[in-house]
Amino acid sequence: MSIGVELLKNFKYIHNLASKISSNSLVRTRSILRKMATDTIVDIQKAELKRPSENVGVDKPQRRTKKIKLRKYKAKKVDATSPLGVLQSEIDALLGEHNLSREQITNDVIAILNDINTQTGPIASAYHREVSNIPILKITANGSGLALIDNPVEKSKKQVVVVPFGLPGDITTIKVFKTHPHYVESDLLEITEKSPMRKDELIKCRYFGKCSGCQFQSLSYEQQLELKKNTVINAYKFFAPELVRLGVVPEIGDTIESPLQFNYRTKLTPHFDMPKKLKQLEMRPPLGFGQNGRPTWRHTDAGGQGSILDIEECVIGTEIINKGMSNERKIFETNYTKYKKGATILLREHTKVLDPTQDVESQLDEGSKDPETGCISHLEVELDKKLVKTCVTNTRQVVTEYINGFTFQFSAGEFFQNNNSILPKVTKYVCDNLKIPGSQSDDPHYLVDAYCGSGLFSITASKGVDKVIGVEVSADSVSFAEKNAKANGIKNCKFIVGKAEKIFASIDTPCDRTSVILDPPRKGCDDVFLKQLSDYNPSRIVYISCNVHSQARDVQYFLQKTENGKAYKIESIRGFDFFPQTHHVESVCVLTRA
Ligand SMILES: C[S@@+](CC[C@H](N)C(=O)[O-])C[C@H]1O[C@@H](n2cnc3c(N)ncnc32)[C@H](O)[C@@H]1O
Repeated sequence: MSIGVELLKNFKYIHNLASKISSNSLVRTRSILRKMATDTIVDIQKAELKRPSENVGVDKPQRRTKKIKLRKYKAKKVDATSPLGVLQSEIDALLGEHNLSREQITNDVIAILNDINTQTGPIASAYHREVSNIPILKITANGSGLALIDNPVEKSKKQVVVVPFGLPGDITTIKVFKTHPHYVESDLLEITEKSPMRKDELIKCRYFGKCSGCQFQSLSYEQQLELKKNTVINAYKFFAPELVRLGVVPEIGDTIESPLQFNYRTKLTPHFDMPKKLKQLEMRPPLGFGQNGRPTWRHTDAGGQGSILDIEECVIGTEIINKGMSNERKIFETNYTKYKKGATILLREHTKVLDPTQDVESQLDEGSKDPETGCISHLEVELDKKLVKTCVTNTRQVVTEYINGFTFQFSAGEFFQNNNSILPKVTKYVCDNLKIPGSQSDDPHYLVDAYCGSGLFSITASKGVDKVIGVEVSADSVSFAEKNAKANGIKNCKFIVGKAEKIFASIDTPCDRTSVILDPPRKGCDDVFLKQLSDYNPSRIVYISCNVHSQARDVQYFLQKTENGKAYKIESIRGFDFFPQTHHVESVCVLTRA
């Protein structure tokens, strides 16, 4: 019989023995036996590691023995600029500050995986425990606290713990509930001493502290902007270290604030899950947003305890979006049995200019209806024109937004920026930074808008330039970009459907007179595009990004790894706060060719 099988038998025997001991007086004996069981499973694992090519239990048996296979930990591949990849960089930075190596914080995940029960077995129970007096040391780009705690099994080691809603300076009680090789996840149970940053009186939402949507409601707005600036600084440290070392990354600018800090989000997507094994829902499931673990620090029952919280109101959603949410929830009360699987409900704000001579109801487009009255819910707004807002729920319906005097239409389900209060500032900033230094007003100037969507930047930057050419992979967005240019009386914009690099086959404008806008999705630009951009060698580049980490990586690649990249200088980098109360930051980096 193999060592593995023998050890595993020992483990089960000792563990069973430990479970049978229930009297209080024997608690210590039980814990000793449990410790023995734990040590045994560690031995099993070591035995397995020493014999990598053999399966435990495959030795020729004298008699039939049950084949026992140890479970192996399979690490998922993560993109370095994804939230999990960024966390690794943040953990390494924390270790550097505390003189710790990765080895000193590595967790024995294989032992947990092979525990008698991965939730309640002795090893899992040793790891997944409550700990008190834990000071939060840092805050991650994802808005969670980071702390160091003792490893419960290997006493010489530490663990890095992620504590959602924890702020640097908080002293906390946490419950560790999941172990990864280099960190553990935890729930914030209690804050025993508050961080000086913490201003819980600012919290407006009763779901805050549980809902995964917001992380920053307990911070002043100035503090939120400061943290976002720090995220931009760290992103360049982690993903453009060579540029930082060479001193070519300028001082990061202050984060530009959003005019609205609540009630700004023009799109929300509440959702619900279908419990496994059910063919039809027997009770209305929670409809709302995901819960971030099972925290109790605010001791609130709001939204329930499921992985999806039942949410009635979202304080960052606009008023009409909240009205739409209320309508759709009432409808869901009666029609949830019709769903065969979980679903997401789209809520998207739509704005229409009213003809003041006609009655409002007759001018309303399709939108979310109040089930009690059967009428389309709407909100009249008086700006320079009389406007009406409705909430669209059909992904294919056309939605309208007005920005800086321009009209934009797009399919409700397609991409469009979600905070229209900040768009006048952003579009002006982009426009101002596209100008070629030293050029006269009558010098020709051309724009390329890569990843142009339905034409937001092409159209808002089109005045005063000779020609704009936009490229976008979504044919639907391109057809709206063309319609939007026409509706705004703009004749100098041309749009093409395709991957961003396709633009280089169509550009006929002189590179010295051309500025390029980049606004890629979270994953950033690919090397093929960046190489071709460098070959084209434009005069200026304004790179807008919702993931500053992939932006920093791309900027370093462009400057250091492409043919003409070295000729560029980073002129400025700063964040824009598209999503107050959350950890998100949009970053704008301006590059100019020397
Ligand atoms: C962040 S959005 C920006 C859209 C637009 N600039 C705006 O602000 O409304 C990114 C856009 O890139 C498009 N996209 C994604 N991958 C692309 C690719 N490889 N080439 C061109 N466009 C792409 C998406 O469809 C999306 O519209």
